[in-house]
Amino acid sequence: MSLAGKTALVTGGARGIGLGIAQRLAADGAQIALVDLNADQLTEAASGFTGTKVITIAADVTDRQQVIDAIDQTAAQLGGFDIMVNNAGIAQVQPIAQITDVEMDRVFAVNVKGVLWGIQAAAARFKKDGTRGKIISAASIAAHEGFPMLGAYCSTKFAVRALTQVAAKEFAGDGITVNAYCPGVVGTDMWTEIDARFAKLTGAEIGATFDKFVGSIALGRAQTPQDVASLVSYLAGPDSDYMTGQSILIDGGMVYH
Ligand SMILES: NC(=O)C1=CN([C@@H]2O[C@H](COP(=O)(O)OP(=O)(O)OC[C@H]3O[C@@H](n4cnc5c(N)ncnc54)[C@H](O)[C@@H]3O)[C@@H](O)[C@H]2O)C=CC1
Ligand SMILES: CC(=O)C(C)=O
Repeated sequence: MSLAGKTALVTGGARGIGLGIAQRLAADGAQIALVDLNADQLTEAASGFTGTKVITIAADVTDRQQVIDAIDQTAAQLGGFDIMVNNAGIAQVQPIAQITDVEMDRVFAVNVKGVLWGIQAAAARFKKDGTRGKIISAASIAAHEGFPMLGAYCSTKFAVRALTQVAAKEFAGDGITVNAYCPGVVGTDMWTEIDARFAKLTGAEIGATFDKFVGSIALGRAQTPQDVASLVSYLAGPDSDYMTGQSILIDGGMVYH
């Protein structure tokens, strides 16, 4: 997929799935803005790119103004803005009975409000510039099915599906498409954290929860950021121009809808 002449902003781009997506879009020819909370990891991530222009922006997606500023900075420094990837997200592991007010607010602030601010700010900028832009957000298998101990997290990802459908309908007239990707079990730092939380809460061995989830994948292996990035590459390019409002499962065969 050629994305030559396009500029993509990827939140949570300093590591994991976000970095994998940024590397793939760069290989497709796009200029990249990596946005993340973690400034040190951003610098390290950016040093791995060659052959395309990459900028880094330290920002917190829970802060609406910081998201708007990150898009403005991207357009100013890279000379355009065409693709918004709302990838930043955090995990939360707790049985329903023990989810606290503070934890629910924390996970909604990043996974839902962070995506909403990204959709809002990107659509506003695309409309201002007359760009037929692409907005692509991170959902999950947890946006299609509830998993025990992941109640707060699953509810955020169901919310991303809802925002994706509504935004797709509201911005279709402006030529803007809005879609989401739904990975399964990707071996990133997030899953190390989820596995450790399950171990603490249930007494499972470290690694056992990850292995159990991977054991339910029809294709027989954990997912890589590159597996996810190939779908995002499609959603970012012209081949997906007739697709909008979709939250697409790419999980090696775990959840079937
Ligand atoms: N790892 C997995 O198996 C799956 C992950 N996902 C989703 O994919 C996305 C990426 O996940 P991973 O790469 O695994 O996570 P990760 O934890 O490895 O990386 C997330 C990145 O987001 C950044 N981030 C967190 N909060 C932020 C904030 N408020 N503002 C800016 N940046 C922030 C972190 O600093 C980190 O660099 C998340 O939305 C996650 O929910 C979906 C399905 C499966
Ligand atoms: C991390 C994630 O999205 C899961 C467990 O579905």
